[in-house]
Amino acid sequence: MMLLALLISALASITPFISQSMIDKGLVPLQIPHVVYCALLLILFYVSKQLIEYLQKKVEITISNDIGKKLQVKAISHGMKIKSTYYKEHGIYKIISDAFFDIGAILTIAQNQFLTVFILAFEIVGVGIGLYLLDWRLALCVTALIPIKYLLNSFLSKRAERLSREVRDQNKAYHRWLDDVVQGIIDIKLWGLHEKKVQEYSELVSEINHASKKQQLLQTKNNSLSTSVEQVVFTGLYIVGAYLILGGSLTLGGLISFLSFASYLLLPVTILLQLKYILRQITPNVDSLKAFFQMEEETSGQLPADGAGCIEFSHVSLELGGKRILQDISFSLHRGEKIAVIGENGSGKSTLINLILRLYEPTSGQILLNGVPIQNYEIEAYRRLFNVVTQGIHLFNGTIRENVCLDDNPLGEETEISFCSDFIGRWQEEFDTPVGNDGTKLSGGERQKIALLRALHRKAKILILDEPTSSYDIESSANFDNFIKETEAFDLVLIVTHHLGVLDGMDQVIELQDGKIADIKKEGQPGRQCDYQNLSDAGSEVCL
Ligand SMILES: Nc1ncnc2c1ncn2[C@@H]1O[C@H](COP(=O)(O)OP(=O)(O)OP(=O)(O)O)[C@@H](O)[C@H]1O
Repeated sequence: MMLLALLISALASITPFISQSMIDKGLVPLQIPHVVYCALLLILFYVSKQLIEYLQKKVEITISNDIGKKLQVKAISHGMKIKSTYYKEHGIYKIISDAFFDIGAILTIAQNQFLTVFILAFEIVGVGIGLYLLDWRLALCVTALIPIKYLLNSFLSKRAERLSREVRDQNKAYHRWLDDVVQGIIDIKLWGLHEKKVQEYSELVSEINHASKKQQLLQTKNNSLSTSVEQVVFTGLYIVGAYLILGGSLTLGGLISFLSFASYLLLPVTILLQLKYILRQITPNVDSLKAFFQMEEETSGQLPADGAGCIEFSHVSLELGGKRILQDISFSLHRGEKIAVIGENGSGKSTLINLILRLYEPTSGQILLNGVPIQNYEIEAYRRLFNVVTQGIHLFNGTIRENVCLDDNPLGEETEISFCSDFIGRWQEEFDTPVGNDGTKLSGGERQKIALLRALHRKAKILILDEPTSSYDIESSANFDNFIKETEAFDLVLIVTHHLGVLDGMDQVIELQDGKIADIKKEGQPGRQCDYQNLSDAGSEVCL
C-alpha cells in the first residue's frame, strides 16, 4: 500500500510532462511512435491509480466495518452494564438505539474521508510538484483557491454542526417514541390508538426528513459554491495561459496538460479542506456517544461468601427524580428467617427489593450483607446469591425449558413442585413448548409459575419474590403458601405480597406506608396491629 502510494506520487509528478510531451513532440509534429510511448506511460499512471484506489477502498471498508462492529459490541456490552437508574427514565432500547444511531452517523460521514487522507497527501504532493515544475505562475493561481475554499468551508461548518444536532435530536425522539409503542402495543390495540400512533409516526418522520433535507441542502450548497469558485479560477487559467503562450513562455501542450492535471490536485485538496466541515458535522454524534459511554456501569468488588447470615438496612433513604420514595428504613433479616413486606400500592415495597438487588443505590444510609456494605461486592457474584421473581416478569421468546434453565443446566428438582409444574404436562411438547414473545402464549398465572420455576432452578440461598402469585388461582395460592411455610432450602426468604394467606408462616412482617416503616411484626412478638382489611386481596381474611 505504502509502495503503491509512493509510486502514484512519483507518477503523478511526471504525468503532466508526459502529457505535454505527447502534445508538443508527438501530436503537433505527428510523431506517432512518441505518441504511443507517451500514451503507454499515461496508461500505466491511470491503471496504477485505479489499482491503488481499489486497494484503498478495500482497506477502508475493512477498517470501517471493524471499527463499526467493535463500537457496536462495546455499546451493547456497556448498555447492558449501565446502572438501571438510567433506563428507568428512557427504556434500554432507546438508549442503545441512540448509541447505534450515533455510531452509524459518525461512520457514514467520516468513512471515505478520514481514511483517504493518507493517500491524498501523497497525491497532492506528487501532482503539486509536477504542476509547479510545468508552470509555476499557473500553479500559483490554482493554489490561491485553497484559502478561498478553506474560508467557505469554515463559514458553512458551524451551520453543519447545528443541523447535525437537529437530525440527531429528531432521531432520538423517534427512538423514544418507538420504544414506547413497542412496549405498549397491546394497549394500542385495546384502546384503538392505531390511527393516533400512525399520525404521531408520520409527524416524527416528517420532522426527521425536514431536518435531514436541510442538512443535505447545506452539503449541496457547500459543493456548489466550491465548484463555482473552481470554475471561475479554471476559466481564468485559459486567459492567463493564452498570455503566457503569446509571450512564448508556455506551449499549447503545457497549458492543456496543466488544465487536465490541475483537477487531480483540486479534488484531494477539496476533500482535505472538507475535514473541518465533516468534523463539525459529527461533533453532536461524538458528544452524545461520549455521554453514553460515560454512563456509570455497575461496580465490581469483593466476592461474597456463599449464603446469607444477615441483611441489614441502616437508615436507608432513596430519592428518584426528586421524589422521596423511601425514608429512614432500618431493619435486619437473619439467617433462617422468612419475611414478608406488605403495604399499600406505591408504598415502596418493590423499590426496597430493587435496592437489595442493587438496581438502585440508596441516597443515604447503608445496606449490609453479612456486615459488609453490598456495593463492596462484585455485582454479578452478588446477584448470583439471589433467586428472584420480579413483579414485571419477562419471558424470553423460546421454550419453557429455555426460560427456566437460564444457566443452561438441565431441569432439576424444581419440576417436582407440582403446583407450578403440573400444568406443563398438559402440553404435548411439555417443557419444549414455545412461550411466544414475552410469554404471550401463556396465561398470567402460568407465566408466574414459570418465573417461580426459574427462580427455584438456580440453587441460590436467598429467595426474593415480588408479588409472585397475584394471578394464581385459589388452589395454587394455597399450595404456594404451604410451600413457602415448609421450605428449608433457603437462608432467607423475602416476599412482597398483597396476598395475606402467606403471612402466617413468616418470622417478620414489615409494613411500609408512604415510603416509611409503619410496623414490624415479629413472630411471638406482635407489633402494632396491622389494618390488613385496607389491603385489597381476596385472601385478606386468612391473616385476620
Ligand atoms: N424510577 C422512578 N422514578 C420516580 N419514581 C419512581 C420510580 N420508580 C418508582 N417510583 C415511585 O416510587 C413509589 C414506590 O413504588 P414501588 O413500585 O416500590 O411501590 P410498591 O409498594 O411496590 O407498589 P405496588 O404495590 O403497587 O406494587 C411509587 O410512588 C412510584 O411512583
